[in-house]
Amino acid sequence: MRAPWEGKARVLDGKATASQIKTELRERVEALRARGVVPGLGTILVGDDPASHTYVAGKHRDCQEVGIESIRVDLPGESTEADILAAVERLNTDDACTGYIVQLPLPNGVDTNRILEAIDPAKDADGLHPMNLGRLVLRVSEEIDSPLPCTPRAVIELVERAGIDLAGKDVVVVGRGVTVGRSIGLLLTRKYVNATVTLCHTGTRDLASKVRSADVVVAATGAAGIITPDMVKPGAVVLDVGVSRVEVDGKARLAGDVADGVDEVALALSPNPGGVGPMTRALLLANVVEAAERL
Ligand SMILES: Nc1nc2c(c(=O)[nH]1)N[C@@H](CN(C=O)c1ccc(C(=O)N[C@@H](CCC(=O)O)C(=O)O)cc1)CN2
Repeated sequence: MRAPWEGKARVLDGKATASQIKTELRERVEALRARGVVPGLGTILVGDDPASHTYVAGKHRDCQEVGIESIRVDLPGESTEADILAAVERLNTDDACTGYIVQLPLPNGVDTNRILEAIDPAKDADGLHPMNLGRLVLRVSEEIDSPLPCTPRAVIELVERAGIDLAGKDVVVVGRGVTVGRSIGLLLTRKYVNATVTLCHTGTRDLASKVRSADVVVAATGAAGIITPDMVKPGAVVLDVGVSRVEVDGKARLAGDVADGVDEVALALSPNPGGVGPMTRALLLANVVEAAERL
């Protein structure tokens, strides 16, 4: 008899799910506008990294799609920490901006934590201000009425909206970056999700056996193809979050952390691109709408 996961993994379609979330948000934005609240997303982009420019342009397009106003602040690559802090202060005090992000990474030499700490926590659309991360640490079972980090939220929404229950599951997270790895465990272990989490990183001994023990794998390292089919338990759910640029036949292309062939072993797999990325963008909009609803 065939096991239920034999054959190709089910695709966790981030584009389709994000589009559904945006439809829901459009209605909430209309309701906000009807009571005189106009949500506005601000972005601060420093320098001319082409990928960052693409991501920021995408955020403004998304805003237009759901009826959120957008405010764009672009600073030259030579900007000092003081210049960036001044832009942060401008958005902190701009009433038209109800939430905003500072696009990462910032240029070398700029203290990213200092910039993130200067953001008004109530306007922190990325959920990366220490006060908002701290609330996530402190509130295990209560409602959290402050912004949550977008990519961890995106992973959970993508899995749950596919009807996959995370309660009681063993989740192995690979990668300890601030935007995903370090915070996703806090969300997954909250009482309403109730998963058990192991956080692995470059210092982890025998990564393969840790990953092989997982019901759910969240791969967020940025090392192309690090998760190979032999490392995945048959029937596991795999979220491919990390992105890197690789060269294939002399052409640059995006690659995820998950190697070819994992779709032959996993029960469900998020593609990359087309999985967690579009969901992250949709959950950023959700953070903006929720912040405006709290006004
Ligand atoms: N302030 C922040 N900076 C950065 C974040 C973040 O969440 N907040 N995350 C990344 C970049 N990022 C959003 O800013 C982001 C990257 C990629 C995608 C996405 O949808 N990717 C597509 C593929 C895109 C392509 O083809 O080029 C996909 O996965 O399908 C969304 C958001 C670092 N900085």
